[in-house]
Amino acid sequence: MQEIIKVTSLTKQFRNLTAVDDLSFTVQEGDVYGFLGQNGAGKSTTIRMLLTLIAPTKGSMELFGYNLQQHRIEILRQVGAVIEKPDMYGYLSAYENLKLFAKLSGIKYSQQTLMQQLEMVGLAERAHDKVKTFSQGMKQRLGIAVALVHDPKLIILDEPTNGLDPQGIADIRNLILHLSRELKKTVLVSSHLLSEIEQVATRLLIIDKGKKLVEGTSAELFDPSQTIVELDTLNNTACLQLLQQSEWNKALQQQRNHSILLKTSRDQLPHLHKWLVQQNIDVISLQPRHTLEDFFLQVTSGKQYVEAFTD
Ligand SMILES: Nc1ncnc2c1ncn2[C@@H]1O[C@H](COP(=O)(O)OP(=O)(O)OP(=O)(O)O)[C@@H](O)[C@H]1O
Repeated sequence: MQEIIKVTSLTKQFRNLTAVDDLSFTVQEGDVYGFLGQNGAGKSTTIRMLLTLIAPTKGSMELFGYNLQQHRIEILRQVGAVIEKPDMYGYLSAYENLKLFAKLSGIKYSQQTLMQQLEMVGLAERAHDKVKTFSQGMKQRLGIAVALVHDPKLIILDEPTNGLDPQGIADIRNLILHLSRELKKTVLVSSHLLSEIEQVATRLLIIDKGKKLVEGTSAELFDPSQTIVELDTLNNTACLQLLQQSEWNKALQQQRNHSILLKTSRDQLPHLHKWLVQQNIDVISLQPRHTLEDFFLQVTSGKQYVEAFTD
């Protein structure tokens, strides 16, 4: 299986704000990779770096096995993206918009292929209507058709369900499934709502304040037998190092100095506690934090934000 995206220690600093902070993740071929985080978490900034719209402060990005900065043009030919609200010409029809973008990207196209693209996004019947008469969901789907016009291997969608009604959200979800299952595309899709992408995502990455919180398949992350445990000690840096060198390394989720998150089953907690004592670690607290789903909702709602996770 090819690694389609490999991001290593990616960091973006805007003046004194670190929007993306030492972020590393890998997207495999065929993944529908759900990129989750509340508003302002750093999703768009990461996506903009992946599309070379802004330069990283630090870190590296490889797409299809090639360094993005060194092979920018060849790589971006294989990428289709919809970021923010897709820019369309309202006074042109869906078909005319698609044709214009096909011309601009210099690919060969025919009326039939363009109509097929519109059919795929459910707009064939409205192909000759002006885009200004379209709903937000229809514009979003047309944006996806435009992003697909050069037949890219990787599709990046930044918050494609933002502002859509439930039907619009379901349409985008079905379209993502079609892209993945039928067309075998790799998809990276961002959202601030777990419910909107957990059903389609093969893997999920949750970020907060630019940092990775957790990553895994839905089944792994939302396994009800697993609990997120928050550990605070007198010296978290030293504790983290010991954990990394121990059998607990695989349970480690978040690596920050001010608190440590582990994912484990409840019945392992006494063992963890014993182990910490054996290592002479001064534990301040060791607290189970419900399921990851609760945790994610807390983090993404921003309302009941868990204090210990803030800087
Ligand atoms: N050009 C910029 N200059 C300064 N700060 C920026 C810039 N772009 C983004 N930011 C800041 O970086 C942080 C991350 O923003 P980003 O847009 O990446 O978040 P997001 O997860 O995509 O959220 P949203 O869904 O609201 O767009 C925010 O605090 C934002 O204000």
